[in-house]
Amino acid sequence: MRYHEWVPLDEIVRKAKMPEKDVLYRLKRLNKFGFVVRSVYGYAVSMGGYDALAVNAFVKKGILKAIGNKLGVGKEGDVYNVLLEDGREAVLKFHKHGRTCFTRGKRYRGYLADKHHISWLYVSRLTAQQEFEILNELFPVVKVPEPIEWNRHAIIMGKVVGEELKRLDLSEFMSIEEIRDLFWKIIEEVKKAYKIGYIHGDLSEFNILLDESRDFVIIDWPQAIPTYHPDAEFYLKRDIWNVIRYFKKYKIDKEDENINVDYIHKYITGK
Ligand SMILES: Nc1ncnc2c1ncn2[C@@H]1O[C@H](COP(=O)(O)OP(=O)(O)OP(=O)(O)O)[C@@H](O)[C@H]1O
Ligand SMILES: [Mg+2]
Ligand SMILES: [Mg+2]
Repeated sequence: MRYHEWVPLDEIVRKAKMPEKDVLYRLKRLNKFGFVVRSVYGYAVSMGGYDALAVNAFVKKGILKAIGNKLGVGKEGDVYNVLLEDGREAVLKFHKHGRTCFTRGKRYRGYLADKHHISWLYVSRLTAQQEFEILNELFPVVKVPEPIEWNRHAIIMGKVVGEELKRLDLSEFMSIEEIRDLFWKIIEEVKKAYKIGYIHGDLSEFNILLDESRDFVIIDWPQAIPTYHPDAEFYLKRDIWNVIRYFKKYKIDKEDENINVDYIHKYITGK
């Protein structure tokens, strides 16, 4: 299935080793639940079907117990609160890259649609794997969610109880000195990640969660760039600038001339 979009019925019958009428009955039901889609070329797994396969794998492995409410819909994925078999709360993130291409693909048919579908399944799986592996390398040295499990386009990771910086007005509960201290603590984490070999690549007030004790976690790592990338300097400077830009509104740079992109870039890379 991984390399096809539309799988012809006879191929499904052959693989399933079942009479055609039983296969058709099952496909009809899967189609009714929205797990497979049909066209003149055959059948294909839908996004919901792929979600169900990943959830099923987590359950079979004895990891996932229950799925709760949706935490957020990002540009590229859906995130749910979940309960694990061991009693812990966690989050389940489905990677959905190329979601727009897929819907477009459904309108066109044939070859183009095929290409889009393959790229959606493939890219989403690849980015989930990537995020999982990066978290594994960073955790627990850097403040990132604990990676727990990966399957297909989904990962289960530790739940962060906190709010995106974007949604907070820090000045309501922190002094300028405390806010400046938080800024430098974030930079320390960026430096630790750099030392391990990664630049976040999408760092901003949307991807930093602050909890009630004013500790924070940096989330959303699938696009992280290895430090040996030819454009590493560009990405790192952009990340630094995004953090500075958010903190500038609290005027923390007024009494700290080191809060500028070039100084911090040098501080992080030693170059
Ligand atoms: N480990 C976590 N614990 C708690 N909440 C989380 C966690 N991971 C993600 N979230 C919530 O879900 C939202 C989306 O997650 P994330 O940023 O990883 O996904 P994304 O789809 O890549 O988003 P974006 O469109 O910002 O790139 C986050 O902004 C956050 O509110
Ligand atoms: Mg995000
Ligand atoms: Mg993201």
